[in-house]
Amino acid sequence: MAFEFEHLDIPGLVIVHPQVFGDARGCFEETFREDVFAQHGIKGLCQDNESKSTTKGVLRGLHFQTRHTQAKLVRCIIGAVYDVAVDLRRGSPTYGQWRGVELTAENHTMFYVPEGFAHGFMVTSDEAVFAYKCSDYYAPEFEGGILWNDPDIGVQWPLDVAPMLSPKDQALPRLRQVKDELPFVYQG
Ligand SMILES: Cc1cn([C@H]2C[C@H](O)[C@@H](COP(=O)(O)OP(=O)(O)O[C@H]3O[C@@H](C)C(=O)[C@@H](O)[C@H]3O)O2)c(=O)[nH]c1=O
Repeated sequence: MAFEFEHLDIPGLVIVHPQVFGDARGCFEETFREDVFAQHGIKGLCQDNESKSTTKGVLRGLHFQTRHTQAKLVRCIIGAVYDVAVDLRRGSPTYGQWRGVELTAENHTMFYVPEGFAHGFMVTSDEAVFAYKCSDYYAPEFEGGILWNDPDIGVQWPLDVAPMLSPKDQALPRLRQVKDELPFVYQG
């Protein structure tokens, strides 16, 4: 099997380890197969994104869309990031909890974050290129987010430095300010 799927204790979160074939030239891996991923509930991915961060400590997040909600299959193809998902699904046994995973070009690890989560990452290398697939299209009018260091969530970010955030991300609200407006519901 070309992929190993590791289902986390927060229902819906999956770490994916692709099989990497090394040889004298370098390496090869399959990064996505509709047939295999669908067997693990990962389907309908329709948009590919890529971002480059040029400073250690860049922090993007914590993001979601309130309509055209997006599941994301994410990975880091150059450098290293610490990737975080926060469960925002009303009625979820793990509502408000977060999980983090190190994604690096070296470990080839991917992380699947379903709909109903806020998602973000912090760059832990001097630069990082981050690539991901989404299950719905970008809809800027429905962009939402939660402040990266909301104490009610308490994400343990890895770097002990002031992160570099966009002005938009610096101004995000805390979960307690928006929780009643969020549309996400745990499906069981
Ligand atoms: C996300 C996105 C942005 N853009 C544009 C809008 C803006 O001018 C520029 C940069 O957008 P942002 O500042 O929102 O980029 P960024 O902060 O990297 O946003 C991303 O963060 C990570 C954590 C996610 O989970 C993604 O879903 C996405 O929200 O790119 C698109 O055209 N399409 C897209 O899908």
